[in-house]
Parts: sequence; C-alpha cells; structure tokens
Amino acid sequence: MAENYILTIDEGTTSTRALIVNHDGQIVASAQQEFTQIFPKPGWVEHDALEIWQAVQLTIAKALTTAQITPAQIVSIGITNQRETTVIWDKQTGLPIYHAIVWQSRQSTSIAQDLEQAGYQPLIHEKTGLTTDPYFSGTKIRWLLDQVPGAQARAEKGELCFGTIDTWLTWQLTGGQVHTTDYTNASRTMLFNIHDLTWDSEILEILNIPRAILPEVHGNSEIYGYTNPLQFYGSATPIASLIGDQQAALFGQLALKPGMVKNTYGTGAFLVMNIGSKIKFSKHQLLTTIGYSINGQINYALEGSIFVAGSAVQWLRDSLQIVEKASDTQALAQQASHNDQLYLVPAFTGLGAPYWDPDARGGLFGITRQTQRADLVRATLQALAYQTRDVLTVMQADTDIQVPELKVDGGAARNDYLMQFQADILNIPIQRAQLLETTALGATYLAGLAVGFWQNTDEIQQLITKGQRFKPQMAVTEKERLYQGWQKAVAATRKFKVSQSKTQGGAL
Ligand SMILES: Nc1ncnc2c1ncn2[C@@H]1O[C@H](COP(=O)(O)OP(=O)(O)O)[C@@H](O)[C@H]1O
Ligand SMILES: O=P(O)(O)OC[C@H](O)CO
Repeated sequence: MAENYILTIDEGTTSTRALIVNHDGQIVASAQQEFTQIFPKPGWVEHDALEIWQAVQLTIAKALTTAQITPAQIVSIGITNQRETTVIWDKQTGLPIYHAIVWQSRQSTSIAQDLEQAGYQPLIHEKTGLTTDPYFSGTKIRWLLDQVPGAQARAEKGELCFGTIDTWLTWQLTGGQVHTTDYTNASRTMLFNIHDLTWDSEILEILNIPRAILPEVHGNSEIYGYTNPLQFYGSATPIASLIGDQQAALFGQLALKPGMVKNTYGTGAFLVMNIGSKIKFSKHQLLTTIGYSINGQINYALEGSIFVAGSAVQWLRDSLQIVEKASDTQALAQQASHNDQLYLVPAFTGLGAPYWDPDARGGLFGITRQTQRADLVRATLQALAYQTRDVLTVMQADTDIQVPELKVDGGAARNDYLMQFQADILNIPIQRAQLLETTALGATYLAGLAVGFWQNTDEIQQLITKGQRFKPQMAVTEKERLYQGWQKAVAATRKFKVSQSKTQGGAL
C-alpha cells in the first residue's frame, strides 16, 4: 500500500515553504520560494497576497514532485503563517482590495496612537492581552477601510472578507468555500477577546470594523474544510491545522508544559512561554496570547516579540552588501577581533517587546577608526542575543520562573556564533532543535493529530531527536559589562527618535 504523508505550508514573512512529512516525522521533501517585499514609504511593509498564493501553489507542486507522491497520499494539510499580516478581499472575485499590510508595517501608527490617547489601552490589554501597537491587525484593517475608496461601505454590506494569511490561503485552497481562522491568529488581531473566545463587540465598535468581514474561529487541530479539487490536483484533502507560526514553533518544540519557553530566530525573534490554561498578564509589557488549542482546551502563552532579528542579517546582505550569504556572518563574527563595544540597535521598524516604541529607529554606537566589517557583523548577531535577554529577563520576573534552558529554532538559529553568544549572555544552556523547521513541524503534528495519523503527543515525542546544546562559557563579569553597554545603546536610540507625523504614518 502507498505510504501516507502530511503536507504543511509554512508561509513566513520573506518566503513560503511546503514540506511533506512521513509517519516517522521525517521531512521527505520540501520547496521554498521567496516573494517580493514592498516598501512603499519609510516604515511601511507590504506583500502582494496573490503573489503569496502563487508561491504557495508553486512550492506545493515542487514538493509533491520531489517526493514523487500523488496528492491522494496526503492525508491532511497544515498551514502555519506569519501572523497579524492583514488581507482584505472581495468575496465574489477573491481579489484583494489592496496589498497585504505586513505585521512589521507602521502605516497605521496614528490609528494606534489615537486609541492610546483616547484611553483605550487598558481596555484593549485586559480583553485581548495585547497593546495598542500598529503591529496588530486591528489598526491595519481600520487603515485599509479608510484608505481604499468605498471599502467601509462594502465591508458593511458583507461584500468583503478580512483574513490573516492562514485565512487567505484556506479561502484559496477551498475555492472560496471556507472563511475561517484559528484562536492563535485571532488572538493577534486586537479584536479577539481571549477570555470568552469571541470577536469583541466593544472593540469592533471602537474601531468601527463591521463584524461581517470577520472569519469563524476554531481550534488548532481539526478539519476546517476540504481542498477544492481544482486547486489541489483533483483531491479533496482535509485542511486540519491552522496556527500562527510562533505558536506552531512552541508546539513543534513540544513545549507543552507551563513554564517551557522557546525562541524562534526568523525575520523577527519571538520568545513564547507556555503559561497553561489560565490567563496571566505581564507587568513588563509582554503580550498574553493564545498558545494553542486542542480538543477544546485552551493553552495561553506569554510572548515577547522582537521585530528585527534575521532581517538585520538580510540588511547586511542586501542593503549594505557586506556579506554574500546570511551564513557568512558566522565566520566573520568569529574572526572579529576589534572593538567588542560596538552596538547595533536594529530598531528599523521601531522596537517591540519590552519597549513598544514604534517611533524608535536604528542606531550604531561605539564606532572607532579600527571598526571593520567583521565588527559590524558581530554586533548585528549580538543584537539578536541582547534583545532576547531583554525579553527573557522580564518574562522570568513576570512568572517567578527561572528558565533552566532556552529551546531555539528558526533560520538564524543555524548560526553557531549566535547560539554560543546567546548561551553566554543569558548564562543558561541553549537547546537547538535538530530540525530547524520547528514551526512547520508544529503545524504538521497538529494536522496529523486531527486525522489520527498520530494518536497523541507521546507518540510524536518519540519521533524527535535533540539537536546541539550550547553551554555558557563567558565569565559573569564580562557578560554583564557587555550587556550594560547594550542597555546604554538602547537608551540612546530611544532618545534619538524620529517623530512620525500623522500624514507620514497614515495616508496612502
Ligand atoms: N546562518 C545564518 N546566520 C544568521 N542568520 C541567518 C542564517 N541563515 C538564515 N538567517 C536569517 O534567518 C532568516 C530566515 O529564517 P526563517 O526561519 O526562514 O525566517 P522567516 O520564517 O521569518 O521567513 C533570514 O532573515 C536570514 O537572514
Ligand atoms: O515570519 P516570521 O517567522 O519572522 O514570523 C513573523 C511573526 O509571526 C510576526 O508576528
């Protein structure tokens, strides 16, 4: 009998991947496709949602071809996605009314500021676990309905659909039959009440967002619908997991016990701690969010969102062109010998947790006549580690938990220099996943559990091999000296902010 597989789509900020996974949890084939990053104005980031859909179709076709299997051998499909990124499309034609507004984008800053000035921050935090930042979908939806002519009226008439990328791809794969999302993605919109698990009427009213555009909300491991055979090579295959990428990585690490923490170093870096079935709020501006939901049971999480991580490495490669490949940064950082007091604060699109400062912009401190390319590369990698310490410190303070080790994954976790420096600066071991595609594997496990491909997480645990462990080696005085320099650099960056006028932040 032909073997069966799970197909998982991991739609990230800069590229999309399709993975085919067998019953032993091995990736038998994968394909990856980058797509265009559109920067219409400083601080704005957009994607073409149709280009994303095309990239998804292409990677599915490539992965199936590489694996030499037929779509009928796919027992279910999992989708995990860059969160918050907002698409609005026409229900009839399926065409987006504007580009997707990416999570990093700052174009709805003035809407977020208006909410804060009107005193809504405590209400929004209490109901959604989030903060009034343009990062989340709510202000992006408001911006789109304001800026695209006629959009508000069409939304009120029920002619438009809103979705994060999971919803957009499910709509496309089902041929416009299913308009749904999951709790984790919903919990990133700033419109979802994480206590009673519904779209919040009061917040919808404050932002004047018509309920008619919103998707249904479900758990993370269940059948939401079937692919339209026209979209999936003649097969009606169940779509059986939708989950935001950071929560998928938490599940993929099997960080299923309260207190377990993972950090994923992708475009951004996201520390997520499982906090169990009860909501807990941070005193230090971490987010409370939904971690995952299986069989009707909700697990909450605390999250520290770092906006710029691997994208700083991309900046070295694409904008400064001082490295050819992202992986070149490892050897360069290891070679750097001058000036270990050079600090890059990569606040390219503001600062996320724990600062939440949308107007901050990047800074470079401590340059001397001796500063060389390798020093800048090292400072860039170190910035990822320092930002992680900023977040982990407040996460530990919020929960009274001393985290014994940090589980890590994501593309930049490949970098051994970064991993060792991270262990040093945190003074705890770093446990790297063997397969860095933990995000995709999390969605795979959930899609497999939904259809009985795997029976339970104990069975999945047997499939996972641990990767490399990095132990702290640096003297405590040394790491404290370095970290104090970082804190000074962050303070100086925040002092030197650009003030963003309403028109710069708000108009098309
Ligand atoms: N060896 C490396 N060292 C440092 N950064 C890397 C390395 N390899 C990849 N990256 C960075 O990791 C990111 C890609 O990771 P990935 O998990 O695919 O991100 P995403 O899901 O956000 O698209 C890119 O920003 C890239 O610059
Ligand atoms: O594309 P990534 O992996 O950097 O993840 C993006 C996050 O989901 C944004 O919240």
